[in-house]
Amino acid sequence: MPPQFKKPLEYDPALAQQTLQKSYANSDAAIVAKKRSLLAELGLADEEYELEDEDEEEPLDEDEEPLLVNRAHNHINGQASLPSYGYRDLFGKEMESRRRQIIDVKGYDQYLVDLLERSQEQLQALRSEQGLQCPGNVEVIPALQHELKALHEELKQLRSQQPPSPDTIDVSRGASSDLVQQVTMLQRQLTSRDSKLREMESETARLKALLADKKGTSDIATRRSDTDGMVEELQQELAEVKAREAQYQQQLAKARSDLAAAEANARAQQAMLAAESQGDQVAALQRQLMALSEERNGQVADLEAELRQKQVQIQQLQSTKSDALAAMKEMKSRMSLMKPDTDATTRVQLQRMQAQLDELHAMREGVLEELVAFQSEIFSDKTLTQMTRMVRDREISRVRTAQSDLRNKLSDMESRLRDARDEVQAVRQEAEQTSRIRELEAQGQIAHYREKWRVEFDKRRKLHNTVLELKGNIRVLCRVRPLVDKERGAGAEGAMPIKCVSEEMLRVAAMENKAEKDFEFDRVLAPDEGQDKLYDEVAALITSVLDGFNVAIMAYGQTGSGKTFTMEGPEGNPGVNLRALADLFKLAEERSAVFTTTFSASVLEIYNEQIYDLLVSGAQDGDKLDVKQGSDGMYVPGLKLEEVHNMGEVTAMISRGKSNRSTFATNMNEHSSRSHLVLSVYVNCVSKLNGTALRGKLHLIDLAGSERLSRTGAQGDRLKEAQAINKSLSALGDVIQALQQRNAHIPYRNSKLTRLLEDSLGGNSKCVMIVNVSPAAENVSETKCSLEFASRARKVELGRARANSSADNGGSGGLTGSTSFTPSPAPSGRTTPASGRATIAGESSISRVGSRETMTSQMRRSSGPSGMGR
Ligand SMILES: Nc1ncnc2c1ncn2[C@@H]1O[C@H](COP(=O)(O)OP(=O)(O)OP(=O)(O)O)[C@@H](O)[C@H]1O
Repeated sequence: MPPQFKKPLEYDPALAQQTLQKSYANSDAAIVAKKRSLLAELGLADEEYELEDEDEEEPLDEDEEPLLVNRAHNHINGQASLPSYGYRDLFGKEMESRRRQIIDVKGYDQYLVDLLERSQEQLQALRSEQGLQCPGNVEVIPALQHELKALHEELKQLRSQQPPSPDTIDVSRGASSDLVQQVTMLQRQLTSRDSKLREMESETARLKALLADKKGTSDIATRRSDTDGMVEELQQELAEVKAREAQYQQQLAKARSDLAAAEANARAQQAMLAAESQGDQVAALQRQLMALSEERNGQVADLEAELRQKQVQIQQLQSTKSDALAAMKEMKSRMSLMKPDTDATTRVQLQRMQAQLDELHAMREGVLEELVAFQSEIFSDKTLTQMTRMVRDREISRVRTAQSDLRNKLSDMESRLRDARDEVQAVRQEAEQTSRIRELEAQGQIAHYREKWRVEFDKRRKLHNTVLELKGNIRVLCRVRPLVDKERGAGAEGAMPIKCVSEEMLRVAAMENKAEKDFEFDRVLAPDEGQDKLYDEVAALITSVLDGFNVAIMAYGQTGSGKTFTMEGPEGNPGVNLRALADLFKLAEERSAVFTTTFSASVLEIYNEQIYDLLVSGAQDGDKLDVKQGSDGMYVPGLKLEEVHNMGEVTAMISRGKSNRSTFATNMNEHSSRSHLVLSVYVNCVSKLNGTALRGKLHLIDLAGSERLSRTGAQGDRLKEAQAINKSLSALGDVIQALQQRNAHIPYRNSKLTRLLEDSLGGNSKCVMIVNVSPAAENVSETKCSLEFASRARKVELGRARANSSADNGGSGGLTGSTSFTPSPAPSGRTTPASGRATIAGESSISRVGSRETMTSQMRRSSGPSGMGR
């Protein structure tokens, strides 16, 4: 149930004043009681923290103004002093001082605001607490409300008025500054006291340590000196401790006095606050004071605890000091007893200790040595192994790292190598392609040049043949030898009947009732013309041999006319044979790019119409050979053919043949050969272009002397030889005549010589007859016979020659065509112009006879036996 208030009464200021004072009195009593209880709890004696007894509350005098009225009045009047409340202050002037301080700090406005708020709180508290408990408060409340209202009014007025005077503020500031200084000083004292306490603690610890050190000393001499020092130190420390104790006591007293002052200040503040707050503010001040008191009490308690601790420590130090003094006394007494033999004992002890020390050193050295030995042992065994292993591991690691690096490098190098190989491969392929292209181009060029060469070769051959044909297939050269020694004499040269009129004409002077006569030949070589000049005339035929033609070069003339000189030549001045063979080898070498050429040769002798192989030594009549016609032309079965590759082999072969040659001295010429010497060279040229084979044959013939039988005077075997020789030469004449007359039958078989030369005198061959004559007058008759015989031979037209070619199928004389080889020689008796003519395309038979006389007419005109004018 809510309290039932009485009906509000009329405001009675006296009653309100009494009620308020009563409330203040109650409050003050409660505060004092509280303070006493707090002091009791703090253990402070009442005499030390004596609370000031408030004056007995006295009732207001009749003439005193009411509180509120006076206060408002004072403010309004703008008095320099703070307004008085009109009733007796609880703390008198201190309250006033405190109030001034608060105003100085907070300002008068704020002071009033705080005062107003506290008044409202007190009013509220009165309403809620005291009001309910005290029925009289009900009547007070309106008065308080009124007072509060007055306060508001006062506040407004104060705010509208001027601020407090500087003097008032200075006074307040001074009071505040004193209080702050007091607090600061108190704090300093506390701090100083703390630091001193800490110093005492450290000093105590140091003393303990010193005491422990002193207790641990065993050496007597040191202990004695230490003891003396320690006693002195302890005495000093004791003095210091005593001084500190006195100091601490002073500090403690000072702290107590400070505390008392602080308590007094607190009480003053409390009284001031109580006065200022008009009783309602006392509670707040009390709370502050309580808090401050608690804080101070805590500090005091801490100080007291520390003080007690220090006192205990001091007591401990004092006991320690007394113990030390006692020990010192004991030690002194002992020392006094031990004094007579102290030095000796000390020396003995020192010696003993030195011995012990030496022993200890020795033991230490031994232990060190053992340790070193042990370490070395460990180092040498285990540690060494471990270090070795570590080194090895480190080395392995390093090697592995290096190996890894090398692998990386190797990999890098391999990749570079691969790239390089690829590049090399590419370059190589490119080079191969280029090389192949160049090779193809070269092959094309080679083929081109070969074809060109072949065309040129064919042209050359054609022209060569044309030249030869123009010159005549039987070319007749006349060579006049110089006089030999036995022919020389007084006027012999001037009386020579033979004169070389020109290169083609020879004139025989009139002799023996016969008129001068000119003989025309393809070439007349004067006596002063050497072997080379002669060979130049036949060299073209040598080329024809390599072209596949059959060529015969024969030397005709009377004995001693120079046949052997012309064909063989003396040493150092070779004749046609060696020159021709040298030329063959040379030409074969020049053609080696196109032709593969092989040479073989034979040397035979026709003596008395018998054929002897001069490469076979000691040939007998039973070894007589015969001439036959084979698929490759005329050949001598059983005749030895020797392959020759160079001039050395040829020379050796010829020398061998010559040694086997039958020579007989005659009365005409002691060296006159009575047989026909035939050196045959067989040439086989195979074309590298198309395999075509060209087979040529060269007969180099040194005919036997052609002198007439009547002049030789031969008898018996010599006559028989002469007859045989004459027969063969006559047969040669007959063949030439038949060829000249273009007879259907050519009498090749009439002699071994003509039979052997059958394929070299026909239309497929080329022949050169070199008629050798002596310039001597004594031989003029024989010379004329020889010239006439040669002249007839020159008139023979053999027709166009035809090469023996495997490509020649009876028509083509070129290098191309069929590969089948057809023997070149035509059947006997069929060497007609039609069959014997070379069939080079586009060529026609070219007559070289012109104005020449036919062989028949020439031979008919010639004198001599057997149709050859002999
Ligand atoms: N052109 C020449 N120059 C110099 N001397 C020559 C010439 N021709 C021949 N003679 C010399 O004439 C002599 C006879 O020559 P050669 O022996 O060659 O005659 P031949 O006709 O061969 O005789 P044979 O029929 O007896 O063999 C030799 O001493 C030779 O040196």
